[in-house]
Amino acid sequence: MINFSLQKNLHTAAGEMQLNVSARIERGQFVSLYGASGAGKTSILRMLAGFMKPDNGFINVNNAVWFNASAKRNAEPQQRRIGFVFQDYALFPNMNVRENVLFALGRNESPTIVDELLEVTGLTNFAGRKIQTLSGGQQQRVALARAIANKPAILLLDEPLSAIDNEMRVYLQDTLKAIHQRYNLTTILVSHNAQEIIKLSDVVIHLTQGRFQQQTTPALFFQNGQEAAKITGHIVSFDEQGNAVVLIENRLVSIPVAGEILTSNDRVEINCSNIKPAIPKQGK
Ligand SMILES: Nc1ncnc2c1ncn2[C@@H]1O[C@H](COP(=O)(O)OP(=O)(O)OP(=O)(O)O)[C@@H](O)[C@H]1O
Repeated sequence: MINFSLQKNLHTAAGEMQLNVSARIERGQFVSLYGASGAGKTSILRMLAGFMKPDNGFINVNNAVWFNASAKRNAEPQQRRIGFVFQDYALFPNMNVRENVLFALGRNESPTIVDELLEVTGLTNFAGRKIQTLSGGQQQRVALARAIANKPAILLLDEPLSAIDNEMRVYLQDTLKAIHQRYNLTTILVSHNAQEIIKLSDVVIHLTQGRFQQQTTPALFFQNGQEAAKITGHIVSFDEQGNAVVLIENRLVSIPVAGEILTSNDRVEINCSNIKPAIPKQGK
């Protein structure tokens, strides 16, 4: 179990911001940190990892004290059992895939785990390939395999999939989930993506301005008190009935206009509670 209380004065563009958060995370949980840009999500991960020193507070992980301000205890990052994946994780470009994962292995670990990790992340056929020859999605799979090679007590993921195209993103979400379950990891993911959070996490923590507002299940968080889903588009023209013809992605959709004065080229938001959407299955 992870139990932490962290206080840190952050210097933001808008001035000082006092980050003050506490949480208990059960072993095996998948937790997502959700919040606006600048709310302090990355800072929390960096404090857990030992890359940023809190002003006050404590971090206890499975009976070990990683940080305690009053006891002046501050374990080095390498003493903390963490795996970290960033949006742009720095892999060693001159090493191949297998060597990159092998490099992260603890001294007493058997290299057979590397083959297992390459298999779980779908990289077996890429084992001998140099990093530069891989796509962004494949590189993130290497980063993931590397982050868990050392059997971390916590896997910290800072928007690892945000730079990846949609199809690969869905595939990587499945890989992440499989890895989390297979290695019984405790995972903390920073994400702005509701679909990703709902798919992956047991718990979502909402952070605004350095404070935890809510810790709940994704289903409750994204339903309760949330507005109806909205999609955006641009008005292209108006049809004979006076409906706005709106370009939504690559489709033209005719939508009744309710009173407001709108003209062509206006960017509009379509509130989905006002239309009756059909939801034919598109596949997985
Ligand atoms: N070492 C530091 N000391 C003081 N303030 C810092 C430090 N590092 C970052 N900050 C500030 O803390 C604020 C919060 O940044 P942080 O990266 O944690 O937010 P975030 O929620 O992860 O945002 P984003 O979603 O844009 O990545 C920023 O304004 C940043 O400038």
